[in-house]
Amino acid sequence: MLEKSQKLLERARKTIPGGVNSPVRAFNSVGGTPPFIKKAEGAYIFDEDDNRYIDFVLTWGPAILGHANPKVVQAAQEAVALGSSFGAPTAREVNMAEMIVERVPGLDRVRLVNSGTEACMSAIRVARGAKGRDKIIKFEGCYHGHADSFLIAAGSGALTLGVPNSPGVTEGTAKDTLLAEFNNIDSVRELMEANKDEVAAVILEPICGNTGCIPPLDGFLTKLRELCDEHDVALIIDEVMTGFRVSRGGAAQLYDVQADIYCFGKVIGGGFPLAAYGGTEEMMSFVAPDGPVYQAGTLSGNPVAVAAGTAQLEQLDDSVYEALEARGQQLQEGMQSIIDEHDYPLFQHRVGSMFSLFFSEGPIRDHEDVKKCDIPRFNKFFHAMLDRGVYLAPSQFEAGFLATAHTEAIIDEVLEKAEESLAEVF
Ligand SMILES: Cc1ncc(COP(=O)(O)O)c(C=O)c1O
Ligand SMILES: N[C@H](C=O)CCC(=O)O
Repeated sequence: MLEKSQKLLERARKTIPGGVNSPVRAFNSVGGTPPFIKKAEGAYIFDEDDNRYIDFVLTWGPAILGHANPKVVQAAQEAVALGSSFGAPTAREVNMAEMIVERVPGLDRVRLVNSGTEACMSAIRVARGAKGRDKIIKFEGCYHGHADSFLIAAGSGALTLGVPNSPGVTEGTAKDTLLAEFNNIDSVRELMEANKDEVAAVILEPICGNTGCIPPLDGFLTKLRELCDEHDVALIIDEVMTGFRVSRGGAAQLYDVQADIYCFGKVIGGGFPLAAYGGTEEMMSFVAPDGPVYQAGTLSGNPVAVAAGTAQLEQLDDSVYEALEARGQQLQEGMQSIIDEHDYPLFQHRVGSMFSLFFSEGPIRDHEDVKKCDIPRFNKFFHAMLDRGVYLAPSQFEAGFLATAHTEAIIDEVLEKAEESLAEVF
């Protein structure tokens, strides 16, 4: 029953485009009414009609410990009582910068911003300023937020809604974004050779998460690093989704590759609007006020967001990643048994606590493979799970996330519901 959500949606549509403040929330692809959420706790979210859902969206990744983690809540409450923003430097920001730099390989300095979009937008500006070149290479299906340069063959909601190249992005901007194929190193080499001395940066999601979860093929990231060095191009690893999620030092640590510039978001904010970009001493020396590349923000390094994010990061020790891996394995192996037993044409990818179930026999190596999935059947499965109280990302082109709050018993329950739902849709 979604009576209150339905009424809210009707009201919302009158004053908010599509009734939502980010397109992926609208359920346009899967259809139906999005539950309007009134509270969340641990692995659960609760809607206005008091339905409870086991949540695998986790506010699109940030809630790695589950919702309303007590230490995160306490830190935010204590911080806000001291003032919600100062527009001046704080000790908390210094602590957070030190925590981030200590964890991520090859990261010397970091600048806090408010969203992943801002982080990625700033990262390419720094790379362009540092290299004195205009072009960037991005991968089809990767999403780096909604800055103009990235809305070219973009993933996430842009792909789900069928507008990967958004109107409103000028031709002048679009021509400087070159497109490569994820997991195809030759496609990058060809672009670099055809645009010699013109490419400032390659930006990618090290594990694609915005066209479903797709890991890099063996050696892909290492070869990309080598190619960037060969052509004096900055490698920007967008860890907004993967950072502090797939390992303590993110995907860079997991795959043993170093970026010139990193982008972070989601997990570092503990559910608050906080993100960051950072890189080597050399790259970050270009950032104002040390250098000429301008980037600023009234609320950057907001004390409440930083307090919450710090409280979350402080809890992310090795035991957390071990627990997440154990839950991930349980989910993946359980699903695979169901798939094998019924011979369903389904394919899974998982890296730690990021996962996707593709309605395809696979293999899935890039977003062209995902586009061939049986989307209508995915949509039915999504609703079958929602009806049973399991909240998955409302698109085949999005990854799922696990939190430490997903217990063994919860995963067992989800597997039972998945088996019933699959029987309903096949
Ligand atoms: C990999 C990646 N980069 C950048 C972004 C943009 O972040 P935000 O939505 O905080 O602007 C997202 C998510 O939206 C993302 O998943
Ligand atoms: N896939 C996006 C981020 O990772 C979803 C978040 C959004 O755009 O609202």
